[in-house]
Amino acid sequence: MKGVLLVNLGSPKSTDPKDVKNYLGEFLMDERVIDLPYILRAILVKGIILNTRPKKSAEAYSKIWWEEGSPLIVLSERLQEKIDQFTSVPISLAMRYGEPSIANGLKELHNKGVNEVLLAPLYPQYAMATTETIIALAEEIRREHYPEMKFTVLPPFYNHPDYITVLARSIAEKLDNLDYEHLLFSYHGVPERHIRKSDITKSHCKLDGKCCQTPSKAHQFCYRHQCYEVTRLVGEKLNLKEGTFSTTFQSRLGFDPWLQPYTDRTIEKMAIEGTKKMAIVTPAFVSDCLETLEEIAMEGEEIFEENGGKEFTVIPCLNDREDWVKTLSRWIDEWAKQEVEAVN
Ligand SMILES: C=CC1=C(C)c2cc3[nH]c(cc4nc(cc5[nH]c(cc1n2)c(C)c5CCC(=O)O)C(CCC(=O)O)=C4C)c(C)c3C=C
Ligand SMILES: [Fe+2]
Ligand SMILES: [Fe+2]
Repeated sequence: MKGVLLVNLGSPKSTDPKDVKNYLGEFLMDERVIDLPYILRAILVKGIILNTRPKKSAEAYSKIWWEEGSPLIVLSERLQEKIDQFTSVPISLAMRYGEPSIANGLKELHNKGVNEVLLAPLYPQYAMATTETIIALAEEIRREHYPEMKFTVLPPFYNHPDYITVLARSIAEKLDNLDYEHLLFSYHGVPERHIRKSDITKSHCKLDGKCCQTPSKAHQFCYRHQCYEVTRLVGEKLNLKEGTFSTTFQSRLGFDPWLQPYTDRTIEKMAIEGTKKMAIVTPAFVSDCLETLEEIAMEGEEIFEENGGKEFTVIPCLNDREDWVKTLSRWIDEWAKQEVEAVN
């Protein structure tokens, strides 16, 4: 029997700094997130980051937390419940870090008699720190506990016409009656090193502004290329005029170079240079979360207004909007009707 495991990133249990510390500990000790040798990672994470960051992060989480819990988890649960109404196969939800865990999600499906799982990372673009780490952990659990289980992985859907249609529609709904000057596509950043590590050709990604526009096998795993493609495809779909939209990367951590241009510096620069009305969309996330509700909608707006900007419009993530629920449900049903194509 077939079943689906939707997987998102995860959140702390609560906004208590202790819970935030536990969550950040699990997240940042992942070798695909902070990709240093174990000893160096432990010194950096346990010796430095976990002594300072949890308090600051807990304050940020407190600003966006809902009565029902973490927005990312609540929105993912709503998505799961709605998809469940449209599809015929069992649907479980898991988080890569924290609860509900991938181990529990697979157990839940196994207990329902599922032996063919569509593993669906809820990320439009491939990244070592997102898609890859979900597959690695799920595979580890499968090998240990359910060796008879078959996995199929939902590929990154950054350029799927159905996804682009829904994303473009969600943007148009906000912008159609809005007099804005610039639309910023802000994606979660990753260290530049992650892009080079994921380059299967070992020579394509030069991060020089041209490689991501030059066709290459490397793009199957290139987060940067896939982000720029989302911007390009949505721009085409909405007929956006050149110069009225651009791509940036947010949420950097530490001192290594991350993907540029940085969102915060771009917002500041554009406001200083005279942009008064800016809209911003965050297509690395399908669910609103700390990075959209606090970093963009609160901090981003503050930077914009402090530097002369007047109107800052944040476009919500796809969350549980109906056309997105129906799109995911259709992809699931199409897979459920196919003969199994196992990845293991
Ligand atoms: C080295 C650190 C990090 C990498 C690499 C990274 C990649 C990455 N993350 C997301 C999505 C999300 N990240 C979120 C929060 C978050 N991310 C990092 C660090 C890295 N992320 C930290 C330390 C945090 C925690 C908050 C903080 O202290 O700032 C979230 C929000 C979670 C929530 O509970 O709301 C999401 C979602 C992607 C897509 C990505 C690579 C492409
Ligand atoms: Fe992150
Ligand atoms: Fe590239």
